Amino acid sequence: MSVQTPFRALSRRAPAVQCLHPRSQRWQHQRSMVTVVPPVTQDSTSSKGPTAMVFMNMGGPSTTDEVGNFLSRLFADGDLIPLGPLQSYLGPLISRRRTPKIIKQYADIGGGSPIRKWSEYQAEEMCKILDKTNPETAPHKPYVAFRYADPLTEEMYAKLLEDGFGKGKGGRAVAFTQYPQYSCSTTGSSLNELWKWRQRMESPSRNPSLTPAEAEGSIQWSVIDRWPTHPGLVNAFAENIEAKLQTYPEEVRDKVVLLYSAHSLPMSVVNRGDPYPAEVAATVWAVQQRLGFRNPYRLCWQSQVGPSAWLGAQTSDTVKNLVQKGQKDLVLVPIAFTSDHIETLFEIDQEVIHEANELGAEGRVRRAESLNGSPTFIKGLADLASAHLKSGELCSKQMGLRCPACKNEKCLQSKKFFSGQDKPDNEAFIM
Ligand SMILES: C=CC1=C(C)c2cc3[nH]c(cc4nc(cc5[nH]c(cc1n2)c(C)c5CCC(=O)O)C(CCC(=O)O)=C4C)c(C)c3C=C
Ligand code: FES
Ligand SMILES: [Fe+2]
Repeated sequence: MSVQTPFRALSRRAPAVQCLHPRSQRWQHQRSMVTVVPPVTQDSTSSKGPTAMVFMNMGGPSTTDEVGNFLSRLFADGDLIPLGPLQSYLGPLISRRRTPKIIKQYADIGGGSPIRKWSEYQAEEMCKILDKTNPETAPHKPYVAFRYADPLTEEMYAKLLEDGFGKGKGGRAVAFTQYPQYSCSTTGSSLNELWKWRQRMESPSRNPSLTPAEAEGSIQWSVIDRWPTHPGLVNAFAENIEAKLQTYPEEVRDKVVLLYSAHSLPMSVVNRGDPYPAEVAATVWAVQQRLGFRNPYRLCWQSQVGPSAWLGAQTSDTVKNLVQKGQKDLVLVPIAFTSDHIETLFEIDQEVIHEANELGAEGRVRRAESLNGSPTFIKGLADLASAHLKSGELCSKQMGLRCPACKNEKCLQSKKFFSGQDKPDNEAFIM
């Protein structure tokens, strides 16, 4: 069997038909993910490290000065906001118009997004745990790659090469999405970007300055592409919800309505077949199960942008409606993001809850803490990454399927690459 894959350390790859993983750890079962490779046999006497653990996320402006660049990159991303052939003209126009309003929002939450601080902290703490649980791939080195803010994907990639990965030396890197639920507009966009920079920096056809030895020893990538029902995630959410419920008098505690709130998607993306709504619902169900379904709950959607149709019901409408009907005890739970950001600190805390109080909610509409520095969450990240490293899997089985209405050539190419199916004999696997 050919071992000409870009993942040489993981190269004892089974043919595509033999891709189910034999392990029976619970989270792997729940995820029902593919294993494209059998587990790597670890040599107990020597480490296969270092291993780069790359946290991928959208990022946010750390200061108000960065808002303009953040928005211009965001509106230039056709995977997030497809503006067709007019993208390079309309993108800058819309982002420039939007910048003053968004600067004000970041100023109101303390002058910037805390996402970089939290991402760096979570990645570092996770790597410390992995060094203990997975000595065979140690040391684990934390990296952050943001899509629209520093450190950008290209910056992270350059640092990887500078730190001794690739360039003839190979080395293993795990692209670990920090969006628990997969959307082509979020994780898909980050993977497409990572694939683009991998081609530019490590593909001999795109980078003629590479020597054959350097091209041969490129970085071996694998991907953690979704984890909507991982027990570490579910427990961390449940703990924060329980803590918030404790702030209500005992006699009303079980009557508090839990309003899970996720960033919405345009209906055009939903109808394309994007997996995100189903995966968000899976997280909600798993958290509810863990909480014993003691409280009534709903899933609603926030942060719509622009005039097109978005998935509803909107969080702000739902809160207003319930408060007006007399249901004032509500806990909002941001369920699709793992740290605080403008949507929690501004939209929920300063807009939705403020509006509820104006309607007479008397401070009884509250928000569960974001996961941020939760030790349960960070331990969960480490458990997930540990199992991934030991499994030798390249990505989940879901990566083999594109959205039914996807016409994006980048999705096809990057999915082929990350699933190790970019060789002609395996072409049929990506659909
Ligand atoms: C899981 C989370 C997110 C999904 C899905 C998502 C889809 C999505 N977003 C836009 C447009 C914008 N999003 C903006 C900011 C923003 N988006 C998310 C998360 C998801 N977006 C976050 C966490 C943030 C804030 C970052 C931070 O502060 O840390 C913005 C910029 C702000 C604004 O102008 O309102 C836009 C625009 C689309 C179109 C979309 C789905 C296709
Ligand atoms: S848009 Fe979903 S796979 Fe391309
Ligand atoms: Fe967004």
